Amino acid sequence: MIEARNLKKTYHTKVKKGLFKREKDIVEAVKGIHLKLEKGQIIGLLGINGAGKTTTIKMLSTLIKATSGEILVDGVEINENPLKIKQKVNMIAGGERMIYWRLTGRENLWYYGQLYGIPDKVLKTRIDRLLTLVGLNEKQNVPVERYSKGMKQRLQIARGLINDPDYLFMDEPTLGLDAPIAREIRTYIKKLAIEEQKGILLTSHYINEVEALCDYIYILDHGEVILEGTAKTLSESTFETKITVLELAEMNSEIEASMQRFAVEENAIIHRSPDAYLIRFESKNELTEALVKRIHSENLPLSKLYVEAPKLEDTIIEISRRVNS
Ligand SMILES: Nc1ncnc2c1ncn2[C@@H]1O[C@H](COP(=O)(O)OP(=O)(O)OP(=O)(O)O)[C@@H](O)[C@H]1O
Repeated sequence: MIEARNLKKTYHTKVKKGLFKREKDIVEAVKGIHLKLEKGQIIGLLGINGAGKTTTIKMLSTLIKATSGEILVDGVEINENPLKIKQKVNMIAGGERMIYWRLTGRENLWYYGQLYGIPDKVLKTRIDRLLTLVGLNEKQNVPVERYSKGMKQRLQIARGLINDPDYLFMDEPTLGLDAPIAREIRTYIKKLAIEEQKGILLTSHYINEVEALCDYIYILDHGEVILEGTAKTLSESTFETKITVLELAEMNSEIEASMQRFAVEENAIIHRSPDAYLIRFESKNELTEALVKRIHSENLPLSKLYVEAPKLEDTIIEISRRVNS
């Protein structure tokens, strides 16, 4: 397990003031984050304002040092044995950085493998396996400049796995990719967690991606975790009302009037949908039980009845609205 405790990062920079003057600037990018990542789990970092996601990922993957706080990798503090930790983690950035265009896919992987000092024989077998895993076997000897965007990103994934890390940090892994390619990359990410038992932490601007992939989500704002949980618990803690959806096989003015009365009795608001057979009731509590009783007593033609979970996107929009107001 990776555990970050009270992690902080302050950048000290100089900013130009006028033509010759430079002033010191201090940015508290991360202000005391706690998080946990287990093997086989995918967790997401979602940011609101100047959130500090990339800075957090860079600290966790040993690219930069934290100003204070602790990072424990399988119980070992990251600064105690940095070389050993580097074998256990790796980072994949979105976009097209960190791969050499003139080299072939195999040559890129060979180069990075050598940087890790992996013995030739082990490296050869590992590269074969990784090229198969990311579906690049047939294109392994083609220069990367002839790869499509999706192929380059799959090569990035293979590169991130070259040291056979237990934990993988992915910063915007589908940035700039078309929807079908992004979906393909998401499939690989899921596969890495489920089949390879990698612990994966990812950041993404695409909320739907985080919702589809992540078992647990941390929401960052100005360098702090302001909320955490699963997509479901985050929405439950954000919205005070529940939406119960009723779909009937037919609708007429009598049924409509009955549903209006029901809403008044239950203190619910009715949201009509363009689909005339579907009614959404917004209320403090779920109304499924009360609706089942009403449907039975009035012998209404029920088609579907369920509680609608808000999309993570709605939850984030609501959280951002509150944070910024
Ligand atoms: N090397 C640096 N020097 C100074 N300030 C930095 C540096 N890197 C990041 N920052 C600042 O730290 C804050 C957090 O940046 P960071 O890149 O970690 O956020 P982020 O959540 O990844 O943002 P984004 O979603 O825009 O990529 C920002 O205010 C940023 O300007």
